[in-house]
Amino acid sequence: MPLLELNNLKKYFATQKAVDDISLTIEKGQIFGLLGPNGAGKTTLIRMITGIFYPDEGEIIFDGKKFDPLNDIAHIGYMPEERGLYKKMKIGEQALYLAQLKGLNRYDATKKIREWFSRLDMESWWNKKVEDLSKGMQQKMQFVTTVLHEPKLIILDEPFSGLDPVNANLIKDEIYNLSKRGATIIFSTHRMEQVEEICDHIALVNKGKKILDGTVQQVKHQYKENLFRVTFARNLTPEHLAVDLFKVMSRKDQELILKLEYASNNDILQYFINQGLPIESFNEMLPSLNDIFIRLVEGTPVSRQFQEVNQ
Ligand SMILES: Nc1ncnc2c1ncn2[C@@H]1O[C@H](COP(=O)(O)OP(=O)(O)OP(=O)(O)O)[C@@H](O)[C@H]1O
Repeated sequence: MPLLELNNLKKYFATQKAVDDISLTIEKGQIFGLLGPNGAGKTTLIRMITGIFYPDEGEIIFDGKKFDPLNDIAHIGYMPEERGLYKKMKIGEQALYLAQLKGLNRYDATKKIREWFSRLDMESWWNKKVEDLSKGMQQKMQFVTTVLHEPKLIILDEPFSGLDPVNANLIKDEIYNLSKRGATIIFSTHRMEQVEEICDHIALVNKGKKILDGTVQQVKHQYKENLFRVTFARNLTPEHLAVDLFKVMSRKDQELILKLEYASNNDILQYFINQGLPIESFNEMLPSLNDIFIRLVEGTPVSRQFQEVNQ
């Protein structure tokens, strides 16, 4: 069942169609990647989902009902890209204050903050001021204050920026845990490798429009270009490649990158076997999300990194 449905949302500024008729469905418990280049409209979309902006047109359905920002906001945790902590306030005090703003009583808030601080190795920070924390430490603090009240919907904008690999892993594990416990997570980032790793489902937005929507595997298969990596137990010679069955995109000692056009995988395997070439591996190369992103945004082919070589 969806937690969030966006139907034909539009938000226009004077000169800019920031969000131009976007519809999306986000299922409960999903980790959903909202992707797009700078200026695509992601923040504007998120601001409508968090009740900061009213849409000009369209509707938002939250947990089965028409979105009611005043009441539903208690069930949403939003970590914006620009961090918003009070610099002079002590960490513990600030976490308590923010948790109470989200509706927790002081006792529950204290208990939950202590649990989170202990899990994320932040226990000794209670009496430090925000301004005394590093960028990455502030990021962890911001994450805790976003998820503390156990929101149904968690929206994280570039959650790993400024985190070292150990802390990034710590936060990644917590994102998985939150999703396993039923929270729905929208994750906005430009870092495609993180999206491939974490997200179940993605949508790509460009110039205010949705241009892609699906699971990571669906999207990769949709944009595959029939590229295969074949490795052999001995070196190839040009004679082995003088055939119309495939295009050679790259060749290196015992490794070939091929593009199949009309032939099937079996035809290719059969051909190499007939040539007496012992095959060590034969794998399809699916495009990375980064390649797909660049292709859709720039209009360049996914396989641009391989130049066809003369056989
Ligand atoms: N308050 C505003 N007034 C006028 N134009 C705006 C306003 N907010 C955003 N825009 C414009 O709307 C478009 C989408 O902006 P938005 O901030 O939603 O993009 P984004 O996808 O979040 O980009 P980034 O990845 O750089 O954060 C941009 O062209 C931006 O200039």
